[in-house]
Amino acid sequence: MEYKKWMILALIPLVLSFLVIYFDINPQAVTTKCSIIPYKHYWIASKRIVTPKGVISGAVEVKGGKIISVVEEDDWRENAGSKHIINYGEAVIMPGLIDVHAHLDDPGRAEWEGFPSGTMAAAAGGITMLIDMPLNSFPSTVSEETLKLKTNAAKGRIFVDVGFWGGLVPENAFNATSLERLLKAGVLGLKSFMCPSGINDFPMTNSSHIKEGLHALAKFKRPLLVHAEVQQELGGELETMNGADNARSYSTYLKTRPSSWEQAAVRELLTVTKDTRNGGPAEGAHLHIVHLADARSSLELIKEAKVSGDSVTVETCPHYLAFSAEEIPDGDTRFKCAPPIRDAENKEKLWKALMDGDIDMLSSDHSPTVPELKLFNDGDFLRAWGGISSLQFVLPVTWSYGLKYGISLNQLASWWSEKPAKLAGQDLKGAIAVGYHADIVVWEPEVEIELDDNHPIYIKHPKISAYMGSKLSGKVLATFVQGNLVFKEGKHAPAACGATILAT
Ligand SMILES: NC(=O)NC(NC(N)=O)C(=O)[O-]
Ligand SMILES: [Zn+2]
Ligand SMILES: [Zn+2]
Repeated sequence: MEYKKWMILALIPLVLSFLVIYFDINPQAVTTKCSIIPYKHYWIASKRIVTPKGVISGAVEVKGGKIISVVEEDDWRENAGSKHIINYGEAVIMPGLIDVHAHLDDPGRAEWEGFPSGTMAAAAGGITMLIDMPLNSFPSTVSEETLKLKTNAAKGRIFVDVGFWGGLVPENAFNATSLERLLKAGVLGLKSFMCPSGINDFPMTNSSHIKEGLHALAKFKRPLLVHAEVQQELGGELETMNGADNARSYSTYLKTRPSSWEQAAVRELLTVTKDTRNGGPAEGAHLHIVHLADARSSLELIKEAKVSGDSVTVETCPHYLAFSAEEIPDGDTRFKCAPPIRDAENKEKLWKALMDGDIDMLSSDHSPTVPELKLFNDGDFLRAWGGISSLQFVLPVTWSYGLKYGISLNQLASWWSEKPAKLAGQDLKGAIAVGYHADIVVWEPEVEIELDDNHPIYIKHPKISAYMGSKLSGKVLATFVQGNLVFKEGKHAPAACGATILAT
């Protein structure tokens, strides 16, 4: 007995020293649930690393969640001692995508998507940060209190970093104190609609509300995002619209939201964006037009405003670049969104504008719902919920449809990471560069994926996505968020350790 006691006592220092050595070598071991790999300090290597200076062959050194060096092949070989190295060979290492426009519908309508499934889909698609829209969740994010409900709902349930836009609505637009409280609480900017949003507690704004919003934002140097469609009288377009069958035809829906709606909205917006010019009364504020579909007059107006010095940017979405109105099958409401997908020639013009830099960036506008609200049985384009589900697929979609136009990896990184980071005020995100967050996607552009029932899909309702059934180029191998490997070949990290990103 006595002997056993001594044995145990003698073992204590041994066990202690083992623990010390273990945690010293591997200080992150206590939190490995956040990451599929247990290292805090490691290298990832490949022959194609997309940096702001071009694509290089070499390695990225990650420590404590940040990128601490980026080295080219020759220097790298000498450096590669006994460190933890993940060599991805020919696969592309690129900054993680930042989706500035996603509706995750949590809290309140989590049955439509929710933070866990939405951010798992994001991670699987190479998105390392997304910014959640203030509407479709309930209540809408229009005050300090409702933002708190969002951050609480996100806690411990997000696999990538998530920021929040606040809503600019008539109720808070003329209430400077309320807007300031919302901005001080950390929303990265505001969002408003110039037409009915389809959500009761998110009413539309007019240009006087928008002017007030811009003035409130100027002090904080944050942007206002606007859904730019203003309802116009429909004339001759609707003459053909009688008989129940017509609602199943996409062209009917297209006629109900012509490009003149976008044009009218942009024209009105540009009367207030003058204030954002250098020396103007809202200098510091910025206006961002979301999901532009009209590549004709609306785009021309935006280009003119930029030339005049207005602080304005514009995004479009993969569905406007992938699909055209002519090819949307009757009754297939998976394709319904607002503004609508326009004609094939317009799509060509959108690509040209993107390639020329007139469209600044891309976003998903992932706006899902429950399948019942897509009314698949009736196929009624006029009554079905409008919104495209795409969150997990935007990288391969952009790449696959862009190949024909000769897009480059650096352009992808600019449209999906660098420009979105700038819009959202994220100085440490959006590039593979020293000092930046280690937010990284590793993917194989040449590998085909087939979005069939065997493909692991994480959005809550895959069947409402217009991309299901398609074959795309580009397979995501791994996604790192602030140094944590959160997704690797069909598997997520055990714990959801994404950060809520609040403006300070
Ligand atoms: N309430 C919505 O989510 N609307 C969205 N709907 C679309 N795009 O069809 C949007 O962003 O406008
Ligand atoms: Zn919108
Ligand atoms: Zn949207």
